[in-house]
Amino acid sequence: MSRPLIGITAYVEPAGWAVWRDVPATLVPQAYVRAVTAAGGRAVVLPPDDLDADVLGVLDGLLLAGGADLDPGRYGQPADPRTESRPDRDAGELTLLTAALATDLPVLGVCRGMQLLAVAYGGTLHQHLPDVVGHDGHRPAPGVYGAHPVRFAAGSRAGAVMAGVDRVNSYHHQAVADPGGLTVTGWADDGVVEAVEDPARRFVLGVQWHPENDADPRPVAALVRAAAAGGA
Ligand SMILES: NCCCC(=O)O
Repeated sequence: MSRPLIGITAYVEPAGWAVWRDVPATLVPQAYVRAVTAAGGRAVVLPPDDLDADVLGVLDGLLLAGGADLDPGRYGQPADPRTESRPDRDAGELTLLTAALATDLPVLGVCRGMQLLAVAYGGTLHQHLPDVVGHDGHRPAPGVYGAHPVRFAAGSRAGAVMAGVDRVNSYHHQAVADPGGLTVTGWADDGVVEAVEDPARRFVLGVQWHPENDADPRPVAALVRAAAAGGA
């Protein structure tokens, strides 16, 4: 196969370049693109306002990128005032993900992407994690990453992908509460869900940390391998 095409979900944000300021732009952090490219894939940016099942026909894999909170209405809860949702992404991404699961396309969810996976599988989220764990170590301050120990279930996909790794970065204030139909296969030392997967599918993996920011972004490389091999 030639380089597998990996669709990366994007968001619209005001951007600045040259003399221009606050111009709405479709944005994917370059770290995702770099991680896909370094693993031998070809990155395809997926604008949030133009997502439907048709685009999946040209893709070999789907990377659900991080970002803002999901609308809690998506998992049947009223919004906590500290929830920072951006519903403009939710509808299209859920449509795309549902179609990807129906065709067994390899999927990796990162941070928000993992939370989206859990909600798509019927799960729920903790809307403000410090209320649950009693500390803010998973997002110490705006723009400041934390890090913490992690462990993975023996025999799991996450465990195989992350073999030998016992610490991950962290930047989130929400987390998976109920994984729905997914299996939890990774935990932080305080019990926060760090990885979920669907063992019944070719490759469905969600990670709460940001592998795209690591020197060795193994989950992204695993997605590209699965996409290249038709899911192996
Ligand atoms: N909820 C969106 C992903 C990041 C966070 O939990 O803060």
